[in-house]
Amino acid sequence: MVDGGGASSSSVRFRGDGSGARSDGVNAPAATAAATAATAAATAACDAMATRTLVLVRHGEGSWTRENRFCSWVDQPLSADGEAEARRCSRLLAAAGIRFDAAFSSLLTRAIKTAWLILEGVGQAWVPLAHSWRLNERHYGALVGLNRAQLALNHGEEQVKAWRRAYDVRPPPIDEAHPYFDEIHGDRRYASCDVPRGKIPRGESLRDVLERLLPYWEGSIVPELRAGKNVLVSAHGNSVRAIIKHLEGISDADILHLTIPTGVPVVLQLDDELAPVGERRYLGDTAEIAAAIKRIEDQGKAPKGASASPDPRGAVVATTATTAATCPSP
Ligand SMILES: O=C(O)[C@H](O)COP(=O)(O)O
Repeated sequence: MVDGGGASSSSVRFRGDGSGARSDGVNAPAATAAATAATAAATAACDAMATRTLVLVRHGEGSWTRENRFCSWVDQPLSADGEAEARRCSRLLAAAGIRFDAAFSSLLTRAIKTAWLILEGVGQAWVPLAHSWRLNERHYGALVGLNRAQLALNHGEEQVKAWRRAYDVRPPPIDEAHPYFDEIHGDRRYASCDVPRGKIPRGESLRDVLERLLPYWEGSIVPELRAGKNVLVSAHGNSVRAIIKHLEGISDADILHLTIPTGVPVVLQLDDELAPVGERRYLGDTAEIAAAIKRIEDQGKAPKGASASPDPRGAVVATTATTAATCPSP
C-alpha cells in the first residue's frame, strides 16, 4: 500500500520495469528544483489547454494481493488496506480539485467499492456510476487463483512476465474443471451482459482486453468526454493499461513496461479530439508510487533459494501454456 501522507502530484512517467525508475532516466531524489519548477509550469500549461479530465484508478488492494494469487474475475472484496487506499485516492483527488461528472467501473466488487469510496470521499456521491464487464480485469484463464511466485518457480520469471505484461500473450484458457470456473462463469452478473455467456472470455491477452473494452469505451465513455465532462474510471491493472495504451498510442512492445500501481489516481488531460495534453500524472508521492510499482512487478519473481513445486495445477499450466499462449483470438 502506498501511504498518502504528505502526498504531492507526480507528473513523471514510470517505466514499470521493476527498477521503479523514471522513464527520463532521472532519479527522483536527484531532480533539481529547476526541473521540478519546469515540470510544474508545463503541467499548468497543459491543464490550461485541456478541456476535460480523465481519472483512471486501479482499485485498492484485494484480499488475494497478500497471497500473491491471480484474482482476475474472482470477485474478491477490497481488504481493509484496499479501502484505505481508495479513501486516500479521494483525498488526493479532492486536493487536486477535480470535479467529476460521470463515473464508470467494472462489474467486480473491488472496483465498484473503490468508485463508491472515491466519490463519497470527494463529496460527489451523486455522480452517476455505470458498470460494465468490459472494464473487468483481464481474464487470466487457467492462471486464476494461482500464486505468481510459484508460477515463476515452475515456469520461469520471463514466462510469468509475458503472461502478465506482454500485449499478445494469452494465458492458457480456463476450463470447466478449474476450481473457479463455476464461480466466475456461473455468476448471474454475466447473464445480463451484452454478449451471450458462451462468448464471455476464458483467458485474455492484453490485446483481447482492449478489443472487448473498446466498444464500451467508444459507446459510453467517449460521449461523456466529448461533451467536455470529467470522468472517473475505476477499474483494474490491465483494463487501465489497455485504456492508456489506446489513448497514448503506446506500442505493442513498450506496453510490456507499464505497470499501474493500486490505489493511485492516474490523471490525463484530454483535448477536443481526446488526445492527451501533456503527460499522464500520478497523484501521490513520487518515491512511494515507484516503490508500489516495483512491489507489484516483484510479485512475479521466484523466491531465492526455493525450488519448483509439484503442484498439480502448475502441471496443468505447464502442459497447456505453450499452445494456449499463441492460440488465435476466439
Ligand atoms: O488479476 C489480478 O490478480 C490483478 O488484478 C492483476 O494482476 P497482475 O498485476 O499480475 O496483472
